[in-house]
Amino acid sequence: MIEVNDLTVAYGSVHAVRGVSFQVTPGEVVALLGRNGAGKTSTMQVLAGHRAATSGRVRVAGGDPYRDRATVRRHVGIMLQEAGFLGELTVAETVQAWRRFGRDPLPRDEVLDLVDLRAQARIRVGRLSGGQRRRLDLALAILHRPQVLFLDEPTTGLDPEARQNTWQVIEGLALAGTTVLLTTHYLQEAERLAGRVLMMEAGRLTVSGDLPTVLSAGTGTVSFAADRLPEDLPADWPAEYAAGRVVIRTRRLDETAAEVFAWAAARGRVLPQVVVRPASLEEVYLGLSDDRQGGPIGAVPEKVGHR
Ligand SMILES: Nc1ncnc2c1ncn2[C@@H]1O[C@H](COP(=O)(O)OP(=O)(O)OP(=O)(O)O)[C@@H](O)[C@H]1O
Repeated sequence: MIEVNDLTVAYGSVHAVRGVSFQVTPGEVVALLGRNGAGKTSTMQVLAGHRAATSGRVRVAGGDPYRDRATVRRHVGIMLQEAGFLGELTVAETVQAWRRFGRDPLPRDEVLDLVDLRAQARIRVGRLSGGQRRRLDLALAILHRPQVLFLDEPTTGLDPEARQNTWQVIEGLALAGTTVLLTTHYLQEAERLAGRVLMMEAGRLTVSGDLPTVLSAGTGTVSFAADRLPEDLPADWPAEYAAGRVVIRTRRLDETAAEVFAWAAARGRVLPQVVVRPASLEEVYLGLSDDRQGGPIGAVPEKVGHR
C-alpha cells in the first residue's frame, strides 16, 4: 500500500513536486506519467526512502519510508534510474551478495531465469549491455519478494523481447498481490500494465483515473469498410473517408457506435469490417500536452485514490 498526501519536494528554489496526493492499493499497478522534469523521479525517490519529503505525508507498507527506512525496506523493491553495481562482480555474485541483505530471498537461479540473465550469470557486471544491467536491476528489486515495487523507467534500453519479458514479470508479481508504481515514457507500456494512470505536469498531478476512464476521455473512432462516403450519413456526423474506410471520430465512443449500428440497421445494412477503437493512451497523453486548456483529458475529473 502506498499513500501520498500533499507531497512537496524542493531542491533549493526548484519546486519539483508541488502538493501531490494519491494512493496505490495492494495488487494495483499504477503508472506515473509526464514529460521530462515533471517530478516523477523526485516522487519515486521520496517513496523509496532515498530522499526526505520537503513537506507532506508519505506511507509505504505501513511506515514512513525515510524515517522508518529499515522496516519499510524489508517490504519494498526498488529499481531507480541509476543503479550502483560493482563492475568486477559477476551477475551471479551480485545476486548472491544481495540475497544476504534480506529475509527469504528467491533462489539465485530462479531470479536469473525470471529476468532471462541465466546465460550471463558468469559475466562481470561491468561488461553487461545497458539492457542487461536494467534486467539485473529488476532481479535485485524483486529478489526479496517485495509487497511494494517502485520501478523508474524499468524497460528503458530493453530490446522488444526483453521488454515483453519484463512486462510478464511485472504482471505476474501484480497478480500475486504486489503493489507496483512505475514511471515510463512508453505509453504502450503503461497501457499494457497499469490499471490506473497518474499524469504529472510541472510538479502537480493533473490526471488520476483508471485506464478506461482516461482513454474514454480521448477521441476514439468508429470505422467500417466502404467504397465511398455514403450519401445518407447524418450530416452532423464528422465522417471522413480514407483508405477504403468511413471513419467517424468521437469522444462519445459508446453512444456513437450505437448510433452507427442503429443507422445501418434502419437501412437493412450490415457494416463490413466495423472497428470501434478507443483512443490510445499515447493519443490521450499527446492531446493533453497539445491542449492543456480543455483538451480531451481536461474532461477527466481527478480521482485521487480511486481505482
Ligand atoms: N538533485 C537535484 N537538484 C536540483 N534540481 C533537481 C534535482 N533533481 C531533480 N531536479 C529538478 O527537479 C525537477 C523534476 O525532476 P525529476 O527528475 O523529478 O523529473 P522526472 O519527471 O523524473 O523527469 P524524467 O522523465 O526526465 O526522468 C526538474 O526541474 C529537475 O531539474
